[in-house]
Amino acid sequence: MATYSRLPGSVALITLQNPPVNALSAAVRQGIVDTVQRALKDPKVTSVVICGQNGKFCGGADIREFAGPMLGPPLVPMIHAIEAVDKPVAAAIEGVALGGGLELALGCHYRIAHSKALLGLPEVTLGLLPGAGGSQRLPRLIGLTAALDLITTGRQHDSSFFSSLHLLCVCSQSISSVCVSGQSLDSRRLSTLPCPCPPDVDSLLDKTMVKVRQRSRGALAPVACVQALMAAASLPYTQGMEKERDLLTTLFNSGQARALQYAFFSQRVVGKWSLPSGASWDNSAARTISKAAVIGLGTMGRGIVVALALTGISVVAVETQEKQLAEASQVVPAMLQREAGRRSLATPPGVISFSSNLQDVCEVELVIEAVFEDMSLKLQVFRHLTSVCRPGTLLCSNTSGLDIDRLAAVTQSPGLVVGMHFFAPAHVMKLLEVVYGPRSSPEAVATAMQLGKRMGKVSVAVGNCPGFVGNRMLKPYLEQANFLLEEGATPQQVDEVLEEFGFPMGVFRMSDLSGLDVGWRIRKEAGLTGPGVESTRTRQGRRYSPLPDQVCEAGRLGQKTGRGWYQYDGPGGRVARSDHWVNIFLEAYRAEHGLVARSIAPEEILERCLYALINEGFNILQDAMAAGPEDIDAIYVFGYGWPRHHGGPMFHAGQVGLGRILERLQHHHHNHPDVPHLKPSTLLRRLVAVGSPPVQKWREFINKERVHSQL
Ligand SMILES: CCCCCCC[C@H](O)CC(=O)SCCNC(=O)CCNC(=O)[C@H](O)C(C)(C)COP(=O)([O-])OP(=O)([O-])OC[C@H]1O[C@@H](n2cnc3c(N)ncnc32)[C@H](O)[C@@H]1OP(=O)([O-])[O-]
Repeated sequence: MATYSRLPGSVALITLQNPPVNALSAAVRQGIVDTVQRALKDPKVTSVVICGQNGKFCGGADIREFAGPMLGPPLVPMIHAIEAVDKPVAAAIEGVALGGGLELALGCHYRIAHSKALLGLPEVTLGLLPGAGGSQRLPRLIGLTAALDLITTGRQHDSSFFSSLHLLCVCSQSISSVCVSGQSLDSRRLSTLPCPCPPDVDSLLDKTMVKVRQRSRGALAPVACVQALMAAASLPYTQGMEKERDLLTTLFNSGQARALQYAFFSQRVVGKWSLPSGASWDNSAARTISKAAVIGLGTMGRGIVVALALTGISVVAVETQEKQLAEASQVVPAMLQREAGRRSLATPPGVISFSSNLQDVCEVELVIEAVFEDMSLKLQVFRHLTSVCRPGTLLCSNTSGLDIDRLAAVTQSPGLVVGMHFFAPAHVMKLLEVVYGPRSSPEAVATAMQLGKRMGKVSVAVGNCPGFVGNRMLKPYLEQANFLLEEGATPQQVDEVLEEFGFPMGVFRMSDLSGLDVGWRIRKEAGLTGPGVESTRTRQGRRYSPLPDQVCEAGRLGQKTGRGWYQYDGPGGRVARSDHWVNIFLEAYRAEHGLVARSIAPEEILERCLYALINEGFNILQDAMAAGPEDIDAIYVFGYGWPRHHGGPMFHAGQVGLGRILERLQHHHHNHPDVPHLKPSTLLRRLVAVGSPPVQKWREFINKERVHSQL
């Protein structure tokens, strides 16, 4: 709703009320229409101010209403009517003015904002475009070039940025009242202004279109945003609005908008974690950490030090190898400065001290171990830590898949051990898997989740199983990609199909970037390869592809050696080119194993890679290693490059249709009975049996099935 009051004098104050962000629900829109009418009818009122309750102007259209029928007054005519009135209307912006909220402010004749307010048009991140006149009014006010950048990225900025674009005036005190004088409003109606364009407008639009297509392959909304801005640049306002409406309708009806809105809500759902034990924010107190230590200053350790220091935590950075320590003490401060600059922080808030002595961690409240991915080494570090740290220190491991409980078992307080699995580069990547073992205390989980939040991460609580959630699902995906090579595909073919789907990099390009030796080491540790292991295509009772091991044995470890599944311009090269060696190698391999290459359709490549991964997601839900499908989807969107406009693997399964996924898995499993990952999970079968409920209902279904021991 919206409330109406008369300030002393002649100003009417309209306050939007819809906690927590005063989104423009049907009731709020109705409230605005009614209160504006009242202000117009009151002869004592000479000007109107619109503000939001609780220090927040407006978070935009109410996203929760998008799924239902359109009720209440529509936004576009409402904003148009405000712009048309003959009493001056000002938007007084505190907190946020996002999406429809900023569009409402653009319909007002004046805008004044608190210096800390955050503004932007993030619709593109929800699969939409600013559809309440924003794509037409904003460029008329700040020019086409700046509007293109803001609208196609959805980037949010503070009010000083917008004041430099003459979008608003900034004030540093709380906005309680604003006075607007009785000047002519003609020039204040943005819809009547021309759109300032640079001389090379066509080339600007073409370049932006190429850029947005490259940045998010297959995404519809960024392309529609550019098209709407083309209309703003070339058409009168009314025709531009028609174009905006048509484009918005197309986007609204697309599966992509539904996927992106689901991704918005799932990010919020995972923040409200709960464990099978019943532990959650509600009953678990997090400790506030001010001093932490990081053990091991390789790539991951360095990034974690920077991520902690950026939150203002004092960090002891420990590395026992002198050469590595010397290098890190040069590189880490530079990384910190760079990242602080990128985040517009004048000085990095945290203090870092470097040490080669594990004893120096004795005063900290939390330690993150980030040494080499080797269980015996990690056990050694944890034994040492438990003897030197103060009692009560939280001990965390950055392992990407090893058993947290084994690490906990060698400490004096197993309840204080959790996994904090960061993703490289750790100071940039948004995802953090917080791994709870059977003995991890709710307090330890809450503290790790809280720390992740402070670092700006999307933190997801996951159970302790090999590979946790992300890497456990990655295994069948990688496995299928290798089997496809055995059967006749090339690395480029597989990568192209996955990139066409929307992944920034296909599986082989990605493996080359990460380093092929990472998986090789894990497979050696698991006894799957190495000296004495016979080079067959069956290992430990299931189908196995020795292809990636053989590529490593040939000294091809990916980008770092200049060769892997592709060739590069030299060690550290970034541009992947197909390599004749790989084709010869694959032919020889197939001949050795009596395999006849066949032509494989893109649909089969996509299905086998994605459905094997999705099937493992169902197994994870069944095993209660993730609380719900939203957790898995957030992990894949924020940590594994899953295209956000496909929502996440579990959401995608729902969109494809669970029946179809089941049928295709059955088909592929029939053709490959020695590949257990293709055997449809019980949960998937159960969901299909009850009529394939929407993804939002799975959590409830799983909990019920568990109570009745059906899973
Ligand atoms: C035919 C129709 C024509 C339409 C015309 C198009 C109009 C327009 O162009 C489209 C839009 O405006 S699209 C919209 C464009 N706007 C955006 O994209 C802004 C999206 N919002 C944000 O970016 C962030 O929430 C804020 C920065 C506002 C606050 O961040 P923070 O302080 O970290 O807090 P937090 O944890 O993030 O959220 C707190 C709670 O608020 C909830 N909620 C939030 N916004 C909501 C909304 N608009 N709605 C509903 N709910 C919204 C959120 O779910 C959460 O609920 P929970 O139940 O407690 O979990």
